[in-house]
Amino acid sequence: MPELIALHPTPTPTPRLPAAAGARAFAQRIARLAVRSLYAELVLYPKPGLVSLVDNGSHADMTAATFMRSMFALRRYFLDITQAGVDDAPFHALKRLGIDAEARMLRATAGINTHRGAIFCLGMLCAAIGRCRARGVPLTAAAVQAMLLQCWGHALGAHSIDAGAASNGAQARLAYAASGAREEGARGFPSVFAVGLPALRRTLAEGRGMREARIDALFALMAHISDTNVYHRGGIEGALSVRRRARAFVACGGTASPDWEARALACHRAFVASRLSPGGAADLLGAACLLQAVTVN
Ligand SMILES: CC(C)(COP(=O)(O)OP(=O)(O)OC[C@H]1O[C@@H](n2cnc3c(N)ncnc32)[C@H](O[C@H]2O[C@H](COP(=O)(O)OP(=O)(O)OP(=O)(O)O)[C@@H](O)[C@H]2O)[C@@H]1O)[C@@H](O)C(=O)NCCC(=O)NCCS
Ligand SMILES: Nc1ncnc2[nH]cnc12
Repeated sequence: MPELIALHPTPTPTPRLPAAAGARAFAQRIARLAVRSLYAELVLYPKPGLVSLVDNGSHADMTAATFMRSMFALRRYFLDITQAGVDDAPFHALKRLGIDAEARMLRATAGINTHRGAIFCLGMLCAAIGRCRARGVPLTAAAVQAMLLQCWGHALGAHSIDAGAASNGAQARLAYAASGAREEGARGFPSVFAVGLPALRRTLAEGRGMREARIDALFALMAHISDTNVYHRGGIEGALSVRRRARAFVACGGTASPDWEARALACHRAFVASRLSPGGAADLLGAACLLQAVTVN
């Protein structure tokens, strides 16, 4: 997969596509950008408790290779769900694609959940981006979010109160009143649009690089979201500790601080010692990277 070679790819924004590019070529391009965004998240380091090319963070059962296999298995899904958005598919059709993608991910990883949150979040964003394209709406972040809520907001609301399987997320919601991925979706992924993406753009606007921008976005997300993966592994104490440490990193200026790398590394070591893993924030970072690559503002 040659487009996955660059460590910190900065894909061309879609508005620069030739006007004659058809919907299929558009969907293929969005699918490539979705996989690249997941790759950008994977290779980012240091990410507290998370798997990267450097180490496996707090995880005993997954490595970077597990994530790579998962990404390869999801290429077709991102193409299909973008196309489904172009075709104005109803939510039940998107849900079918999501369920099939989860099954492919689990086959590719021998049963390990690498990207369930990403399948949901980036998948819905791909559909909304496809819908914008079909309606000739310029690809701004605000337009993508508005399209998502306009087309599938009602169904996403119903999905958020659907009990679903006895997942780790469902248990965290019951035990700690944690909100998690379903509520994020029902509200149009506000953490991606109002926290992750603005943090990415702010750091870039301040003249720092893509790596720094992604680190700042990840910490901003960790400081803000209700990550059911963190609740599942660390309970209320773990969730408070993740939020406290992330807020401290942000309050010190994030990557504007000269010693940010040492701070991020100390946080990584502390999370590994407590087995904490902010997997939900990692997925939302992937989503913010996709929007950064696709949207004009
Ligand atoms: C709506 C679904 C995402 C299902 O959600 P639910 O909460 O019911 O179920 P979970 O299986 O827990 O999946 C939620 C995943 O979402 C990520 N996440 C957590 N918090 C948030 C948040 N605040 N915002 C967004 N995303 C969030 C998180 O993904 C990461 O965690 C993974 C590891 O989790 P886990 O399996 O618990 O693994 P371990 O810690 O290793 O636990 P053990 O193995 O030790 O027990 C990590 O890889 C990240 O991906 C949660 O996993 C959605 O799945 C759904 O509805 N599916 C059906 C298909 C569908 O309808 N799709 C809609 C159209 S696309
Ligand atoms: N890099 C990562 N490590 C652990 N869990 C994750 N979920 C999504 N990305 C992840």
